[in-house]
Amino acid sequence: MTGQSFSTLVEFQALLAEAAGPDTAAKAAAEERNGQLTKPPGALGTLEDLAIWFASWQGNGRPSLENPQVIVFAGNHGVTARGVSAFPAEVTEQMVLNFQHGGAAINQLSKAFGAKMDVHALSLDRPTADFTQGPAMSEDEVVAALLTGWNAVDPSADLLVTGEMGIGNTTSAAAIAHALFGGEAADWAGRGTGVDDAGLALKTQVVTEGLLANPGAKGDGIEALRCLGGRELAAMAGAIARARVESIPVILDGFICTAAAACLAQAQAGALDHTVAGHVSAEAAHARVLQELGKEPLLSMGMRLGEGSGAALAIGILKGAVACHSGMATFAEAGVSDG
Ligand SMILES: O=C(O)c1ccc[n+]([C@@H]2O[C@H](COP(=O)([O-])O)[C@@H](O)[C@H]2O)c1
Ligand SMILES: Cc1cc2nc[nH]c2cc1C
Repeated sequence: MTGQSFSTLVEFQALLAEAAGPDTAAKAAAEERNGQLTKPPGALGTLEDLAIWFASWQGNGRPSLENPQVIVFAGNHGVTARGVSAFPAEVTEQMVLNFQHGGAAINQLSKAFGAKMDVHALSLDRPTADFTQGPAMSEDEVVAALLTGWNAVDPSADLLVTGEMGIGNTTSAAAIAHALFGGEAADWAGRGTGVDDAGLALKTQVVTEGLLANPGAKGDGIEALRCLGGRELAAMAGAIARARVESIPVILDGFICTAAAACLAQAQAGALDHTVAGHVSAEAAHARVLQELGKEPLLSMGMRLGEGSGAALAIGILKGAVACHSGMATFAEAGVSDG
C-alpha cells in the first residue's frame, strides 16, 4: 500500500506484519497457463517456478517485467577502525562517486539488463559506532536508515534489487548472522574484500566481541540490525520491507544483502516470501545464511563484489522466465499435440 510510513521500530514491524501475501488467484492462473505452454511438463525447470512466483507477487497470471529498479546503499562502519577489511574506509565514498559516474560493475550490469539504478549514500561522514563497544546505531539512527531504504523504492517498479557498498560490512553481516543463527563466530566471518589469515582471525575475534557487547541482538532481527548492522544494511532492509508491502518481487544479492534481509525474516515469518536469492557469493557464510532462510540461489558465479551485482545478473534469468511464461504459445494456439 503506497503512502504508508513509520517513525519508530514498533511501527515498522507492524507494517511488515500487516503486509498482504501473494495473489493466490494470479498464482493459480499462472500455474494453469504454465501447464498449457508448448513444452514437456517441467522442461523449463526452475524458470517455471520463477515465473509462477513472480506472477503471484505481480498479481497477474501473465506478468511482465519491464521496469526493474536497482538501488545501491552506501554506509561507513566504525568497526573498520579495528582493521577488519583489506581496504581503507575511504573507498566507500570513492566508490559512491564511481557509481554516480557510471564506472562500477553495477552500472554496467544494470544497463545490460535494462534496470534503472539509484545510489543513496547514508551519512558517510558519520560512521556507525564500533559495535564492539556497544550498539552501532541508536533507534533514531536505524529508523532513519530504514526510512531511506523505504522511501528509495519506486512503487511503479516491477522488480527490486538492493545492493550495498560499505568497507567493513562483511564483519557487520557476520555478526548479524552469528546473532540470528548461533554457531561460532568463525562460522560466519570470512575474507570479505580479501583479508589474510591474521586479518580473518582478528575479524572473528571482533565478531565475538560484538555479540558480547550487544547481548540483546541474539535472536532478535531488528535489534541485530540496530546493534550490529550498518546504515546501508538497514536501508536495504527498509527497501525490501517496502517492496513486501507494495508486493514488488525482490532479487537478493550477496552475503551482506542476505544478512540484512534475514533480520526481517527473523522479525516476521514470511517477510521474505517476495524474494529470491540471485546468487551465492564466494563469501563462504553466504551459503549458510541462504540455507537458514531456505533459499536456493539462482546463480553460483564465484562473485563476491556486492553492489547488487549478483542479483542484477539474475535479472536476466528472471526476464527469461517471464518472457517464456507470458510470450510462449499454448499447445492449442500453436496446434501442437500435447501428448
Ligand atoms: O556481496 C557479497 O557477498 C560480498 C562479499 C565480500 C565483499 N563484498 C563487498 O566488499 C565490501 C565489504 O568487504 P570488507 O572486507 O570491507 O568487509 C562491501 O563494499 C561489499 O559490497 C561483498
Ligand atoms: C574497489 C571496491 C569496490 C567495491 N564494490 C563493492 N564493494 C567494494 C569494495 C572495493 C574495495
